[in-house]
Amino acid sequence: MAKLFRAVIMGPPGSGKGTISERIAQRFGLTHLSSGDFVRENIAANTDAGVLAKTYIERGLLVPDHVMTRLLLPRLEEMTRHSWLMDGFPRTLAQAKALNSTCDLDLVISLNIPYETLKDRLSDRWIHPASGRVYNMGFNPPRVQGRDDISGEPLIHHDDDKPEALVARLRQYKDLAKPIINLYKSKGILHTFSGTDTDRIWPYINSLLSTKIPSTSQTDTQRIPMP
Ligand SMILES: Nc1nc2c(ncn2[C@@H]2O[C@H](COP(=O)(O)OP(=O)(O)O)[C@@H](O)[C@H]2O)c(=O)[nH]1
Ligand SMILES: Nc1ncnc2c1ncn2[C@@H]1O[C@H](COP(=O)(O)OP(=O)(O)O)[C@@H](O)[C@H]1O
Repeated sequence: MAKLFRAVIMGPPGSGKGTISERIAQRFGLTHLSSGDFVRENIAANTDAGVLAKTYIERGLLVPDHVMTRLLLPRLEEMTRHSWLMDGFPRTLAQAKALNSTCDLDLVISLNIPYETLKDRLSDRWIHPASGRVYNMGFNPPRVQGRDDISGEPLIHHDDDKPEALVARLRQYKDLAKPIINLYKSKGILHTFSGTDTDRIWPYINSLLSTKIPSTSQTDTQRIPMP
């Protein structure tokens, strides 16, 4: 069996992690894992961890490290047959250290996007909660306004995507990400991409990954919202 490829994508809210992860999943056949989707699914399924996580998310807080690691790490350990790309985890140094002791990452992508760009994008971000599909009224609008392309269900706008919440979220991201980025830099696996347009950053990510993993046909792709 080919060696598994394990990668993490980091970046502030609105930096395009979800959008780029989907492209990577399609092009290279990696399984796209999203910590946010996973938490939301646990909330919807009323699991113990989901009930606990909800009390934090409702207050606009991160879910505590021990809850996140207990939720995610066993799931990653089960991924013995698929290469994966993790979006949204680790968010703290403690999570990064826990991940480190579970697996060896091959690559970390860090997105560096100007504040004004983030603010504009998020004020226009619409989400289909059940699938995690994201839309942007300018960049990738849904076919029917306000409706998910596949299910036709209504799209929602997160309160914490509003500009007044964004400044605090960004500050928190910067503080928490710094030591994680330094850790991955020291391991020699960090690759940073800067810019205002996903379409301009994408070719660089694509060519980097092409040197690391063989591309695959679209039929191999999957997005696994973790159970
Ligand atoms: N205008 C514009 N919107 C983008 C671009 N890349 C992503 N988006 C949109 O910006 C929002 C944030 O992207 P997303 O992938 O959800 O970011 P994440 O929070 O890092 O996962 C979404 O509505 C995307 O559709 C871009 O290059 N230009
Ligand atoms: N790695 C993580 N550590 C702590 N909390 C997390 C993590 N991933 C997701 N969460 C929680 O789930 C929520 C939703 O995550 P996500 O979809 O990544 O959205 P966002 O970062 O845009 O809020 C976060 O706001 C946070 O409360």
